Amino acid sequence: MTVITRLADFLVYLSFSIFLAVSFAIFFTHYRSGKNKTKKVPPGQMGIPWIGETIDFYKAQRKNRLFEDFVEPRIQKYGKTFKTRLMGSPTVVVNGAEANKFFLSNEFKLVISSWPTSSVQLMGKDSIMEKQGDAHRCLRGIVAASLNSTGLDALVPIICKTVEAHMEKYWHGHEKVSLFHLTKVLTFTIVLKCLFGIEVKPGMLETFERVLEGVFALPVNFPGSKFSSAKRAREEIKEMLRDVIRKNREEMENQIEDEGEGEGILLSRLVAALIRGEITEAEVIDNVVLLVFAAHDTTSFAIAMTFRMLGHHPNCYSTLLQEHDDVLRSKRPNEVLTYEDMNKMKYTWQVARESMRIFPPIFGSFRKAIDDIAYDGYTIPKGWKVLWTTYGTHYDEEYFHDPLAFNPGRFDEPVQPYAFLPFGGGPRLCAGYQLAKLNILIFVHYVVTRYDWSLISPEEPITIDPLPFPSQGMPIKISPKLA
Ligand code: HEM
Repeated sequence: MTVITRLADFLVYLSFSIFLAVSFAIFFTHYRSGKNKTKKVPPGQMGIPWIGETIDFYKAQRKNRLFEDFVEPRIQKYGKTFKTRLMGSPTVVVNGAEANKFFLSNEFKLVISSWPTSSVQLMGKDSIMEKQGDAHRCLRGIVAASLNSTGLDALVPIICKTVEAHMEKYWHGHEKVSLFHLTKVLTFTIVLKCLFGIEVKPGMLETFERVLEGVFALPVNFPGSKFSSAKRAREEIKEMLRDVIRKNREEMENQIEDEGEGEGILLSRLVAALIRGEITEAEVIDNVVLLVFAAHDTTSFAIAMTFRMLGHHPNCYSTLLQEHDDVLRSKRPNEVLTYEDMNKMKYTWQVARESMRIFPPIFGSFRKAIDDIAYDGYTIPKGWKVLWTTYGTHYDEEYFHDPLAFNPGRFDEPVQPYAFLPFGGGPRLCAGYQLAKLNILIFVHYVVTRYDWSLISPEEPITIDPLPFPSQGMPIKISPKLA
C-alpha cells in the first residue's frame, strides 16, 4: 500500500469519525433538550444568552433593592417560584417558608451549597462552606463544640473585656464616632482574639477587607483587578496563619501528655483535630479565614441596624434601656456580665431580631440541584441553581403582619419555622449564631449603659458591596452618661 492510499484511508476514517461525533453530539443535544421540554420548568425569563438577567440583578443589588426591584416584580408576574439566568447559570428563585424548608433541609440530599468561583478561590476549597457529607459534619462538630453554651459561657467575660478595651480606645473622649466602622473593628477583634487567640496587628483588618472585596468579583487574575488584589491579600493571610498554626501545634504537642486537648478556643480545637489527623493544615487555614468573614461583616451590620431602629423608635429604646439598667443594678461596680445575664436581655434580642428581619445581613444564598427536583408542580433540572431568600418571607404579610412596620413585640409569639431566617436553616444553619447573639447583646449593653447617643444621619442609605452596609459608616453623636 502506497503512502497516498494510506493517507486516503486515514482521511476517510477521520471524516467518518468526525461525522459520527457530530451526529452523536446533535442527537445528544436534541435528546437532552427534548427531555427538558417534557419537564415543566418554572415560569420566568432567561434573558440574553449567558448573561441572562444578571445586569438587572446587580443593578437592584447595588441599590439594596434586590427584593423590591428584582424579586418582587417577578413574584407578581410568575408566582413565588420563578426561573431566571444569573452569572451564566439557569437559576430558580424560591420564596416562602415552605420553599425555605424544602431546600434548606434537603441540603446534601437534593441540593448542595453553590458559591461563585471567586468566593471558593478566596475562602478556600477546604472551608466548611465547600464541604459535603461527613467532611462537613466533622468540621461542623469542631466549630459547634467551641460555640455551644459551655464554650460561650467561657467567652462572655472575654468578650466583655474586649468591648471595654475597645471603648476605652475608640470611644473615650470622642463626641462623634462611626458606629459601623467601629463595630467592624470590634467584631474582627472578637473573632481573631477570642476565638483564635490571634492578636490583631495594624493593617490586618485592611488585608482581610481586601479579600472580601474580591469575593464576588469576576475571577480574572490580571494586575490591578479586584480579584488579583484579593488573591494577593489571601496569600498574605495564609502565610500569617500558617505561622500561627505551626506555633500553636508545637505548643500543644509539647503539652499534650499532661494537659490533653486545647484550651477551648476554636483554633486549639482545630489544631487538636489536625494533630489527631482528622483534618489537614489547609483545612485549618481555610476555615479560620471563612469564620472571620462569616462572623465579622454580618454581625457588625446587625449591630448597626439595631441602633438605627432604636434611633428611629424612642419608645422601644426606653423599654430596652430599662432592661439594661435592671441588669446593671443587679451587678457590683465593674463586675462583668455572665452568660446568665444574657437571658435577662429578652427584649434587646427581640429588637435585634426585628432589625435583622427588616435588614437581613444576608440576602439569601445559592444552592445547586444534584438531581432533577420536583417542586411546586415544576421540575428543577439537575445542575440548575436555586436561590432562597430571606426577604421572601421577612417581607410577606402571610408570615409577619404589617411586615414593613418595626415591631419587636411580634417576637413574643413563636414564629412559623423557616419564616424568619437571618441565620439560614437546615444542616447549614449559621454555626455562629449564638456567638453573634452574645456580641450584639454585650455591645448594646455597654453602649446604652455608658453613653447617650443619637443618629447623625437617620435616613442614611444602605448600599451593598458585596454585603450590605450603611453608606456613611453610620456616624453617631455620643456623650458619656453621668455616673
Ligand atoms: C448576625 C450575624 C450573622 C448572620 C446574619 C449570619 C448568617 C448566616 C447565614 C444566613 C448562613 C447560612 C448560609 C447558607 O445557607 O448558605 C450562615 C452560615 C454560617 N455562619 Fe453565620 N451569620 C452570622 C454570624 C456568624 C458568626 C459570628 C459566625 C462564627 C464565628 C458564623 C459562622 C458561620 C458558618 C461557619 C457558616 C457555615 C455553616 C455551614 O456551612 O455549615 N456566622 N451564617
